[in-house]
Amino acid sequence: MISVRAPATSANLGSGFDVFGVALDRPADVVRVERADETTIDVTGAGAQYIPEDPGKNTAGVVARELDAPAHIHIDKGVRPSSGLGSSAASAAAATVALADLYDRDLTDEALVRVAAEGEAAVSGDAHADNVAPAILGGFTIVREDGVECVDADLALAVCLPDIVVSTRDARGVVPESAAMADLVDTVGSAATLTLGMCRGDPEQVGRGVEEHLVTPARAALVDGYDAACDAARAAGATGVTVSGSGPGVLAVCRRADRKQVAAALVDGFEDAGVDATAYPTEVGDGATFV
Ligand SMILES: Nc1ncnc2c1ncn2[C@@H]1O[C@H](COP(=O)(O)OP(=O)(O)O)[C@@H](O)[C@H]1O
Ligand SMILES: N[C@@H](CCOP(=O)(O)O)C(=O)O
Repeated sequence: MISVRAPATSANLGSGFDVFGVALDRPADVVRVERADETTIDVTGAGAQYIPEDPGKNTAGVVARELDAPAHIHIDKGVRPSSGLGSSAASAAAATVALADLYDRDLTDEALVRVAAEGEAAVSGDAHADNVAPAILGGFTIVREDGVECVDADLALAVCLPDIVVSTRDARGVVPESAAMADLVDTVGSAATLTLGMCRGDPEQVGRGVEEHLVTPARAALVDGYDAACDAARAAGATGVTVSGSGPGVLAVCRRADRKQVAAALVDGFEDAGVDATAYPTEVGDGATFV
């Protein structure tokens, strides 16, 4: 029997839609696999009642099919589904690493990421790899058609989960189909600044680099209280705030000393707008690990 823990992740980071992602220090899914003649799945933990146990509809089951690695798969969910924290990706990533090991498949990091992304495609409609890459590799990741880059970044964060449900599939439907050149120039500038900041461990640069005016405003419109939460977080010291993944989660970049007050301010901002929320301080963390 093999057990693997894979963390929650925050994708996009504003300026890197479908490209950037970070592994979060917590929470995480734990996936346990045992060889079987055919794949079966059971799920416990956060939001388990909303997660299909049909292997064709569960990201971990799709991964088992892609790897031709039938197994009994137990998923203990730490990452709440439809939160914008890569819940479906955490299971896909952990299942990929666990099943590759169980069946002695010698896959490169990049191949592991591609397999896990097929699991994501089954639920979001697109094989976007910006959650599964950091869930497997850890740190800050950059995903492109031709490969995956990973930086072992040191960065403090605060994450807030408003009591709203937004599915990734629905949130992909509001992304604009085209963009003006001025907006593209602005986004490239932010993405470059963010990447430098990740390499330097500089929260000011990363905070400036999450600013983006193409995808984020469309996503933010699905999250009641988003503007109030951002204003409160910035007033408490956040260097940048954006939608986490497809939302409704919100990610704030901050200096280490400010993490707790920024998390509290995000909750206060949502509550002032009449939306219940929870938040916690965290940081960029590791990828999938055997447990
Ligand atoms: N193993 C899994 N873990 C979480 N969600 C899953 C899993 N397999 C399938 N799903 C489905 O994926 C959807 C959640 O994924 P998504 O909307 O991308 O949320 P998140 O942003 O948390 O990843 C839900 O409809 C859920 O039922
Ligand atoms: N790039 C994707 C990321 C979705 O992240 P999730 O955590 O909401 O699943 C997108 O923005 O659609």
